[in-house]
Amino acid sequence: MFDGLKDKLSGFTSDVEEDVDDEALDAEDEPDADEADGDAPADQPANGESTADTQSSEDTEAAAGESPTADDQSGAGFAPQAADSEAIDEPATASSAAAEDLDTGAEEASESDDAAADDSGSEAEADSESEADDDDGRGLAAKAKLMATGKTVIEEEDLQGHLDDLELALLSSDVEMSVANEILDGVKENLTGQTRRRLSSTGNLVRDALRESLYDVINVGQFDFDERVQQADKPVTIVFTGVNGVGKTTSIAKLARYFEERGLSTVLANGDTYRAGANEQLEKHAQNLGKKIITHEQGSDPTAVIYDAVEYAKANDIDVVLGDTAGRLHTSDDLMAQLEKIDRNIDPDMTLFVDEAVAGQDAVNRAREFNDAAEIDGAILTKADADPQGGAAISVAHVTGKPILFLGTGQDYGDLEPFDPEEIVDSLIGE
Ligand SMILES: Nc1nc2c(ncn2[C@@H]2O[C@H](COP(=O)(O)OP(=O)(O)OP(=O)(O)O)[C@@H](O)[C@H]2O)c(=O)[nH]1
Repeated sequence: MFDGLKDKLSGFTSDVEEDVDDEALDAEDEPDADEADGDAPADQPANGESTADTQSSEDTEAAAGESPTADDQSGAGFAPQAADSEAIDEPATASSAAAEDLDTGAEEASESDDAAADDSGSEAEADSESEADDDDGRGLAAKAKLMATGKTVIEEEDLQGHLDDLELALLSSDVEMSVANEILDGVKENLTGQTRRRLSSTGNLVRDALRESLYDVINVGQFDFDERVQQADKPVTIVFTGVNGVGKTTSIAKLARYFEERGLSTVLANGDTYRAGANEQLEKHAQNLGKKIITHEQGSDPTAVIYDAVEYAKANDIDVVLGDTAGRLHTSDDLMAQLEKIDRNIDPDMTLFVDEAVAGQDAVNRAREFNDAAEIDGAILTKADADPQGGAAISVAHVTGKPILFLGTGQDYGDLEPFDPEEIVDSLIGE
C-alpha cells in the first residue's frame, strides 16, 4: 500500500540528511584558521575559543554549551573546530535531556564566570540563533552542530532543491496541489530558521518535520467513528454516496460485517434504484452475510427505500441502517436532488463518500464535488491495497475538511481498516 510514495518520501529524507551530514563532515575535516593559529581572538566569542573572562554574558550563552575551554580541548570527544563546526564529536552531550535543559543551562551559563568551561550538557539557548546570525555564511556544519545538540537551524535556501524534489514527488503521487503546498509549507516551517530542541539527528529531524506536516493534512476532521455510532440514538442511519464501480456496495457489505463484529445489527437498503442489477448485487452480499435487505423496484424513489429500512430497523430493534444510493455522475442535478430529498426526509446520522484510492486525483476532485453538493461526514477509500501512490489518501481530508474513516484493503468482507492517520504517516515515513 502506497509503496511508491513511501519510496519517494524516503528519498527526500535521506537526501536532506546526506546533504547536512556531508557538509558537517567537510567542516570537520577543515580546522578553522583560528584553530590553526592555536589562538582564539577575544573578539570572537562565538567561536567558543575565548576564555570566560573575555566573554560577555550574551556571548557566553552561545559558547557555554558548545565550546570547551582550551583546557578541555584535550578531553575525549572534543572536536578541534570553531563553534560553528565543532559539535559533531560531542554527541554524548547532545542528548535530548540536555536539550530540554537549554533555557536553564543558558541562564546559568551567563551567570557564571566559568560558564565556558561548563559541561556541554548545558547547551546554548535557542537564542544562540541570534548570536550566530551575525554570520550570514553559517554553514550546514554549524547547523549540524546545533542539530547534534538537539537543535538545528536550516535555512530555506539549503533546502530549496530538496523541497522542489519533494513537491514533484507529491504531485507525481497524485497528491492534490493545494495539499502538496500545505505539506511543503509545513516542512519548511518545521525545518528552517528554527531552533529545534527535541531531535538528536538530522534524519529524525527531517523525518519528523515531514511526519508532522503530513499528519496535519491527513488528520483533518478526524473523529471516533465507533464512539459516534455507539452513542447515537438507534437506529443509526448511514447513507453512502459516490460514483459507480468504486466499491460502494462492497464497502457497505464490509461495514455490515464490521458492525456485527462490534455487536451491532444492521439492515441494508438499496437506494440505488437507478442501475439495473443493483438490487441483485446488494442482495448477494446480504445473503452472504445473513443480513436483511430492503429493496424496491428499479426506478422507484430511493428515499422511500431508505425510509422503509429505517422503519424496519425501528420495528426490529436493528442498530444500524446502511443505505446505498445511485452512483450516477456527481454533476447530475438529479442525483443531488435525490440526496437532498434523503437528507430532508430521513436526516441520516452520517453520509459517507466512497471512492477508490487508485483513482488518485479524480477521487479527490469527486470528493470535493460531492461534499460541495451534499455535505459528507467522512470518506471510505477503497482499493488502497492496489494503490502505490497514496495521493488520494493524503489529500481527501484536507480538500473536503472531512476525514477518511476507512480504507478498503481487499475484496473480502474483512478487508476494511479504520483509517488511523498516525499509523498511515508512520507507514509512509517509518517510525
Ligand atoms: N482490491 C480491492 N477491490 C475492491 C475493494 N473494494 C471493492 N473492490 C472491488 O471493486 C469492484 C467494484 O466494487 P462494487 O462494490 O461492485 O462497486 P460499486 O461502487 O458498488 O459499484 P456499482 O455497484 O457498479 O455502483 C468489485 O470487484 C469489488 O470486489 C478493495 O478495497 N480492494
